[in-house]
Amino acid sequence: MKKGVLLVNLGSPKSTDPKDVKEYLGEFLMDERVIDVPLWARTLLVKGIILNTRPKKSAEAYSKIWWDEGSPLIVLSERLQVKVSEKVDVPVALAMRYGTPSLKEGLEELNAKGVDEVLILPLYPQFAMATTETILVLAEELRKAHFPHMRFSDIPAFYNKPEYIEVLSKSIHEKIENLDYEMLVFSYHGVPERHIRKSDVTKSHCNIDGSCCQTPSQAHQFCYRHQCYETTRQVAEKLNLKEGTYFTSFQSRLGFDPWLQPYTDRTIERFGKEGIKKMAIVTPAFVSDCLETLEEIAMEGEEIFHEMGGKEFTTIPCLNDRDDWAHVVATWINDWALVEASKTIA
Ligand SMILES: C=CC1=C(C)c2cc3[nH]c(cc4nc(cc5[nH]c(cc1n2)c(C)c5CCC(=O)O)C(CCC(=O)O)=C4C)c(C)c3C=C
Ligand SMILES: [Fe+2]
Ligand SMILES: [Fe+2]
Repeated sequence: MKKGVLLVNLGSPKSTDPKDVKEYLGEFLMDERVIDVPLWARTLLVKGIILNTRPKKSAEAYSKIWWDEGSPLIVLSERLQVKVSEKVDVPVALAMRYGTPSLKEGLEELNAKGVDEVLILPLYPQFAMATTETILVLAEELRKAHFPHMRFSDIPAFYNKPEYIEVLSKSIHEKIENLDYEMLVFSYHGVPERHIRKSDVTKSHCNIDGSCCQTPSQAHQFCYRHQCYETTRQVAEKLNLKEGTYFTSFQSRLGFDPWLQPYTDRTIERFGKEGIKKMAIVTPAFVSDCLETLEEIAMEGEEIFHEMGGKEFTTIPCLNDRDDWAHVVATWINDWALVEASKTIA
């Protein structure tokens, strides 16, 4: 069998034209693992309400962060793919869950190179139904329909892998000289609380009550909230951060259901009001900088902080195509290729 790798990220609109943003949001939000309500309700909500109002607002936000080469998320993912490819001996393709290059195109690219054993690597440190799970489910559907000869395996959420924690910690340390700040906020993308309960394999552990995520459980293999807090805890340990100088919050909520709290915008506001002057913010749910980090945090977040009297607001870049991060991803791929090769020999 010939091995190959598919890196998968979320995706972006083709351009900042509201029509392209509408097409992208339509595909994204009609995913039953993103807006997880019955089809009729999702159709009503997405096509009847959200797509009539949001694309214009989102297109304006995208225009503020768009690069000459295109969407930052896609350009940065491509740069990572190039660097990783240089460090491994197997073909590495890149795909997006929504928009292009699609998952099907990514698999076709590998197929054309004779690959029939694929490692799927979702570029999300923490597991979520709306990210990792939807990628793996769609990949399996595509395999059955178009690539039945292929065999898939995947790299699970790497929120607590020492080498990931090491690089993330280093990226923070490099950006904040001498770790000189008053409050470091770890801001993760939010999900509706309902998603956490749905992913609970024990069906009884996740009460989202403040203590469940600290109580060992099988549920944590798929608990986004636990995994976010664990990433924060491990980075804080690595950097020797003092209790009370760092905080975890959740950003980018949509709609009226309860999402994971505390919310990042209110957190920034609160710390500003409480007299924090030097704040830093890191966004570990994103491997590549994107709308949610470059606009929502670096622009909107900073504005909120200054309005509340804050002075210095430092946004820590995502891992993007850092050499040490590309090295870590390449190591995971090489380790996988080695194990699979030894299985073949055995
Ligand atoms: C409505 C539900 C949404 C869920 C659940 C959700 C989960 C989720 N998303 C990311 C990562 C990204 N989301 C991005 C943009 C974005 N997300 C939603 C909605 C949900 N996300 C919307 C409507 C949008 C579009 C922008 C907007 O209109 O505000 C992005 C940025 C993409 C880009 O092109 O830059 C990322 C990345 C994670 C990790 C996650 C669950 C853990
Ligand atoms: Fe999102
Ligand atoms: Fe939990």
